[in-house]
Amino acid sequence: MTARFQFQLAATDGRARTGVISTPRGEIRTPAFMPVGTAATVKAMMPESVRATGADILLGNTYHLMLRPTAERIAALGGLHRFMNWERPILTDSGGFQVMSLSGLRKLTEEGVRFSSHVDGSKHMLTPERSMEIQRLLGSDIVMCFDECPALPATEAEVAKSMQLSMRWAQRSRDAFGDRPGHALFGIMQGGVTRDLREESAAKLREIGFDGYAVGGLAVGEGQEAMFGVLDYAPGLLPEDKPRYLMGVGKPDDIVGAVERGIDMMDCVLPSRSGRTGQAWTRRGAVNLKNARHKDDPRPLDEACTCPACRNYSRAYLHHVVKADEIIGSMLLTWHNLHYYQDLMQGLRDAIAGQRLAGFVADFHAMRAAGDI
Ligand SMILES: CO[C@@H]1O[C@H](CNc2nc3cc4c(=O)[nH]c(N)nc4cc3[nH]2)[C@H]2OC(C)(C)O[C@@H]12
Ligand SMILES: [Zn+2]
Repeated sequence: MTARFQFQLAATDGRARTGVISTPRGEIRTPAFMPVGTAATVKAMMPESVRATGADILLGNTYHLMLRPTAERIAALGGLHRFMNWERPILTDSGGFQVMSLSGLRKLTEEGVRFSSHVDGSKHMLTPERSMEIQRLLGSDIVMCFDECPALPATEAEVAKSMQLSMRWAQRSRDAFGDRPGHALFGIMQGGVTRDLREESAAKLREIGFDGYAVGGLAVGEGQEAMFGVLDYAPGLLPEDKPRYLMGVGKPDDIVGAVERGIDMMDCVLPSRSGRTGQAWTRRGAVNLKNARHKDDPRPLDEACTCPACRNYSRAYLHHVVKADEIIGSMLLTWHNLHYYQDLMQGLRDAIAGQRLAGFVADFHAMRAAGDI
């Protein structure tokens, strides 16, 4: 077990890469998908079940945990890993994005963001320094810089101003993080969909120097075409020997396209959130278990899937428990969706290692076009 954080590239295929991130709490196989465990739980899943789906790392959120139960309480109880019974790596987002997307009344200044809690309306302040302190109290293995993700629509001038603030906050995050062997600090590239702003942001982050680099400011409603347009050049602006993390992505076809373009890590609420609404993601496309067509269907959701939902239950049963809003419906569909996402990542890793990514991607799209799901 290494006491350090290091990224070892194993193979490439075109711009895609596969490798391993070694951390004191275990290894992360890349390309990696991180299930989202916002409030110290991956909703509807026991931690051992999350591990059984194939996840090496999960995501936590500074914003939610600082409000409830507070970072100080989690630290006093032994840190986030002990608190939620997940001893493998955890990456925590830094809070700024969630403030902008979730909190009420907020005031943005050079210092940071003042906001009121969406939980109880209490007043809070997040700064780069406070975000670093919270993520240290949580004990997360991969810490994200405190940044600002501009809401769309935004003019290029607004995106530039926001990106430059985020770069000043990146320096403050780096300074406040200090020297923490075995823990990593990731910078976050901003710049919207404007190439020269993305280039300015990447240059600044490389000058400061980080253990990994995220592409932020995407998956905020710009659409897949615009997102891929940025990913056609943005990952290449980042150091080749460090992990590249695309935040908040995404649907299965977003993930495949991002890996083809050189992304190593992703996270998204989609598989877990949609599992709770009766939506299953399969290799043949999306299946809505609320649809009456499943009422008498004795077949499994996907006969090729080895997850508990597909091994032990029929579509008719899944339809029944989803329609009846039974808790097991969320459990089984969340498990299946996370299992499918991890199967997709394993397929991508194997294809890159075998120099056959183009064929894998062609089969991926052909399966979804075939219909009959
Ligand atoms: C499909 O899920 C919806 O889309 C959002 C995911 N998209 C996303 N883009 C992100 C960008 C950043 C960023 O620039 N910086 C930091 N620090 N974190 C970020 C986190 C991000 N997540 C989810 O967020 C909501 C809840 C709005 O809907 C979900
Ligand atoms: Zn399954």
